[in-house]
Amino acid sequence: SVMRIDTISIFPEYFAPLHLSLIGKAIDHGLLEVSSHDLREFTHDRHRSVDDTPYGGGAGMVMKPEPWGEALDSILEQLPSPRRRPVLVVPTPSGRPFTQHAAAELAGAEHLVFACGRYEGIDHRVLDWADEHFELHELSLGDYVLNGGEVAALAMIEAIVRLVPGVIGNPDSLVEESYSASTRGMLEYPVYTKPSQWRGLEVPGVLLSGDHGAVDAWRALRSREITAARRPDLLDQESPDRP
Ligand SMILES: COc1cccc(Cn2ccc3ccc(-c4cc(N)[nH]n4)cc32)c1
Repeated sequence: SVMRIDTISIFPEYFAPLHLSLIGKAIDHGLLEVSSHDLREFTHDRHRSVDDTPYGGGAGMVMKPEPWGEALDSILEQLPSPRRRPVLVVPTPSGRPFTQHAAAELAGAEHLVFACGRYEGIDHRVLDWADEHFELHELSLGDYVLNGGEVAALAMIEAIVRLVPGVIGNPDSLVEESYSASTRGMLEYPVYTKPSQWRGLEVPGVLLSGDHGAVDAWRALRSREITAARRPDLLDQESPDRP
């Protein structure tokens, strides 16, 4: 089944890179449809204004609700009926953390819409209205502040789309990853390839031994060491994936 992704932003060109590499191939193979929409196309004044001063005062500007309402209406009108509610992802610093778990959850959606804000955010009534017409997810990429939602949306889209069957060339790499690292499991072990000697540096002997049991043990040990050193918080969680 084809996954459809719509992005809405005042900088739609941010999403041109999605047509490169893996995601580009998925689009070419008809597995994925990506459309980027310019929010200013839903303004009608001479200055095509999308922002105004915040009620209650404070620095910066807030994105006006009207253009967002018209942009989201336009997405809903273009849906084949009868339609399941599309998913609306709104990147925001105040969102629920976007994790591998969230990516897997969203990878099952048929239609994803990303509303990318700028300025100090979007008038909250847009989210209140959207909650009635979409399956709304306010998501944070991490504990740092970006200037807008576009970079967060790009990262989320890549994390989601690579989980869609058929998009990634080698499905095995996903299975391994889902059990050993980068999810709520552990951090990835170090990887090596030819040449076995490079600038006087060797590849760990066990990896050349052909002893798969020893290799698995070495990798599990390295993952645990690295996780303990860099992400002790991941070790505390009891998870069925980790014996
Ligand atoms: C809303 O509160 C804000 C406070 C200060 C600046 C901004 C800028 N900004 C506008 C829209 C927007 C969307 C997402 C993000 C974002 C997400 C993550 N994880 N970091 N930053 C930042 C955004 C917003």
